[in-house]
Amino acid sequence: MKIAIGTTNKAKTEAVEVIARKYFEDSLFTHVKAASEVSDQPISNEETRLGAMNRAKNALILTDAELSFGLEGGVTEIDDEMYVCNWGALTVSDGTTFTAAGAQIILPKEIAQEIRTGGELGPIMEQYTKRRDIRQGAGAVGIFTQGLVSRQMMFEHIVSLLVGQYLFTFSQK
Ligand SMILES: O=P(O)(O)OP(=O)(O)OP(=O)(O)OC[C@H]1O[C@@H](n2cnc3c(O)ncnc32)[C@H](O)[C@@H]1O
Ligand SMILES: [Mg+2]
Repeated sequence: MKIAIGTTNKAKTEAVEVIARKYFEDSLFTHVKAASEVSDQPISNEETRLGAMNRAKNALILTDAELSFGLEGGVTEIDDEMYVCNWGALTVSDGTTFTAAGAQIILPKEIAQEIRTGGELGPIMEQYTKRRDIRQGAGAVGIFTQGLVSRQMMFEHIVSLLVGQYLFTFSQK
C-alpha cells in the first residue's frame, strides 16, 4: 500500500507509520510538505479540521499514493480557556475522506495570551521550555502532561481512529 503523509514533522510521520504498518501490508511511505491552506496557527476546531483535510488532499495530488494522511494542530477557546486541539484526515484515491479529532489540553494563561496577540505555539513552547523542536517530539501536550502523553502518542490515537473508519467502510464493500 502506497501511503502519503502531508508533512515532514517527525511526531506526525512516526505516528502514521507506527499505526499504518500494523494494518496495511507492505506499506510504502512518502512524506511531503503538503499545503494546509489555513493559517500557521489555526484558531478553531473548524480551521484545524480544514487544515488536516487540505493536507491529506494535497498530499494525494503530489504523490501516486493510494491513501494519504493529513494531521493538523491548532487551538480552540471555551469560556476564556484556550485548548490545544488536533485533527486528522485520511483521503483515499477514490476521493473518500475520513476525519477524526484528538485529545485537547488546556494551555497556561500566559501562553494563551501570546497566541491571542498573534504568536504561534511552536516558537512560544521553545521559549517557554528553552528547548528546540518541541513540536517534533513531546509537543505542548507532552510538556504539560509531564511526559505522560507525547505529541506522537496523541497523533497515533487520531491515526487509529482514521484507519479504523477506513477498515470499517471498506470491509463492508
Ligand atoms: O511541519 P508541520 O506539519 O506544519 O508541523 P507543526 O508542528 O507546525 O504542526 P501544525 O502546523 O499541524 O500545528 C501547529 C499547531 O499545533 C499545535 N501544537 C501542539 N503542540 C505543539 C508544539 O509543541 N509545538 C508547536 N505546535 C504545537 C499548536 O496549536 C500549533 O498551532
Ligand atoms: Mg505547521
